[in-house]
Amino acid sequence: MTEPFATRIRAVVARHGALCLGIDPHAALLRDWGLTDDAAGVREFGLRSVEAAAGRIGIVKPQIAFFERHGAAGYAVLEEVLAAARAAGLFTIADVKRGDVGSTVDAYGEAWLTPGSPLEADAMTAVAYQGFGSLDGVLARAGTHDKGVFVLAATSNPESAEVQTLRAPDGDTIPRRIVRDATESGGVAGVVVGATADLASVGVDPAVLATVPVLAPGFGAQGAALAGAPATFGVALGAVIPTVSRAILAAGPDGIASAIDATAREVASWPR
Ligand SMILES: O=c1ccn([C@@H]2O[C@H](COP(=O)(O)O)[C@@H](O)[C@H]2O)c(=O)[nH]1
Repeated sequence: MTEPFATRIRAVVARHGALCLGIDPHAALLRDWGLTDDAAGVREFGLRSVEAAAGRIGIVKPQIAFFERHGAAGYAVLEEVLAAARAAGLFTIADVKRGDVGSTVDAYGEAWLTPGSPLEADAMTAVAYQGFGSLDGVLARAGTHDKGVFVLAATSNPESAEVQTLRAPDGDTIPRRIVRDATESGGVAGVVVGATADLASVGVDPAVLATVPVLAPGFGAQGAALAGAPATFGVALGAVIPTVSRAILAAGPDGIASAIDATAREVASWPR
């Protein structure tokens, strides 16, 4: 690797488009794909998803929970899926949402962001509930290896407003502070901002958001429309990496390639 994370991901987006395929082997999807709800089914699902993504888009995001459901066998499959994605030239984001005291988060970083680790990915998701500083070690590791960390800022779930719209005495919100801290990470941190979020009510300034990579879930199954992204993100749209799982995966093994193409076309039509 030769370039810092923010530069790398911008280059991937420039070359392959911004769409990220979420690889989420839900039990219901496995059934719809005619696969068994076990590690073998998840393996087939994951590898077919990688195969469909390769050459069509540049980024995939395996959701670790759906591999973890199957214990050690699920993790072995995840290693295989990550390796296959890397071999296919795809940029991989491990959606693990890790957070803890700094010394423990460092170990998460070792697992997900160290070159040669069995679970190596290009970026991981992390949670700053224990303070942005608790992520210092993982951010340093990411920087050393030109990898990245997407920190949850304004999440896509409806319950998020309970916490994410609270205001500190100075008027700041947690999402606003996390976005600011990410901008000060030297190009190593991106943020997660749901496409269902209202940037004004979570206190996020689109002009500041525009300066970091923004992973945006919430399209399709969670209700946000791709066509609504320009209004939601405003001047930050150029930094947005929309990640779509169920709305594409529901097309099944025979329809996934055309569903990726159709979704990627819609994203490419955004005025970025
Ligand atoms: O705020 C967040 C953070 C992460 N996610 C993850 O993204 C995908 C979304 O899946 P869809 O099927 O496209 O709804 C899933 O893996 C979530 O865990 C999120 O949705 N919201």
